[in-house]
Amino acid sequence: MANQAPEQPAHAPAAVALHLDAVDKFYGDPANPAVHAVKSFSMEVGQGEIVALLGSSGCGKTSTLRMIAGFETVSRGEINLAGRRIDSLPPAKRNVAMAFEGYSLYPPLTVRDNIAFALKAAKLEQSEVKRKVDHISALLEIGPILDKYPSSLSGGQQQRASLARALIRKADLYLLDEPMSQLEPQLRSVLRGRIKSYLIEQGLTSVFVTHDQTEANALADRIAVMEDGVLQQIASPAELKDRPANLFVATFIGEPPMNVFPAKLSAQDGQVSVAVEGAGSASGFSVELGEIVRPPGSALQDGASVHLGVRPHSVALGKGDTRGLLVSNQWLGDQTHVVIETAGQAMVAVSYGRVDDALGAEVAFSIPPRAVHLFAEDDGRALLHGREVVG
Ligand SMILES: Nc1ncnc2c1ncn2[C@@H]1O[C@H](COP(=O)(O)OP(=O)(O)OP(=O)(O)O)[C@@H](O)[C@H]1O
Repeated sequence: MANQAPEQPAHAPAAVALHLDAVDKFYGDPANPAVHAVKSFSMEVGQGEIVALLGSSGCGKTSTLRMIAGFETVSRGEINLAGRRIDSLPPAKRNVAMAFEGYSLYPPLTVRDNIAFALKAAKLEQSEVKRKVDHISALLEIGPILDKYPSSLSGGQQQRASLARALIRKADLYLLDEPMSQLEPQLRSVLRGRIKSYLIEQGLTSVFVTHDQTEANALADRIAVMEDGVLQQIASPAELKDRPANLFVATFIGEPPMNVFPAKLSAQDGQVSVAVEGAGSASGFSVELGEIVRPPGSALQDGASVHLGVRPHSVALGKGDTRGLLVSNQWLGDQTHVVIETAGQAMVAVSYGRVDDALGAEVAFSIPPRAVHLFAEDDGRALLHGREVVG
């Protein structure tokens, strides 16, 4: 699996607002650090862009956000915001608005006064403060709790009040750490849409941390996928799905996850095919990719060992002459997830109708060539997406 950030797709934001340049975070004794939490992380965020940091627990998302905020020192590298180097400035001097867990509301102030605090400090007219507070509290559905004190609020209400306090003020950057983690799913999905519209209308540059792919897809223009402290890929949700940079991103993004098989490439007379070997009594299968123009030096050589990836939604059920054994069949109310045993491995397929076959039945399936992803056997880097050769 690739353990270093692949080259990022050429994305040239109109104006760069935030720039992280080869940022590292070590925890523990600087001479002999126990944890290397963030590894040479580089990223540019455009003015008005919304970026999600997504990854599994412990991958370094929060450390990255906290270094941008100034709550953690930067061990190595540089952070620039709005044309200023900020990595050695105290948090209050960075002009960054934050909604962080643990960055709590001021207990002696009502929710209204908490939200209005920065506006009053900036000496805005009282009528303007009221108009803005009313607007943001309607958006986040906290109108009824404006006169309460933080100690009497539920976790979800506190979270929305913190979010309101961050979003209402003027800042060069908005940093949101799991901003909706405490909310009920229905409210979360309503607020997601409203927050996105607000960020776009106001042209606010923001970076938020989430575990939740749906949240990242719904809110972000681009998603930065992290694993083990390393930025694996930063790209739009569609790009991550269609052109994952490596096997980690391919299997991390998408639900259910991409199916992956060990396979061998065959390239004869310009015609390329990929074969998955059978195992035991289970026969294998192959996919004809047709003519693929391979640049000189491409890893897509005759006989090369690769990983073949196919998304469950792309497996064509009931079609073709490849067969497998149906071992699970679940109707989820709007789609069916089936598991087919083929080439000695379980493969998940999704169908938008019901699948009538009983468990144990032999079912036909095919993998359309345009749905094939190939990854290098050694480091998992992407080699081919559909007919598109990578690199
Ligand atoms: N103050 C600290 N001291 C020592 N190690 C730390 C500290 N904070 C974080 N770490 C370690 O750094 C790594 C990255 O942690 P971080 O909190 O940034 O990850 P994360 O992706 O945000 O995880 P989560 O989603 O669980 O919050 C982990 O191994 C964590 O244990």
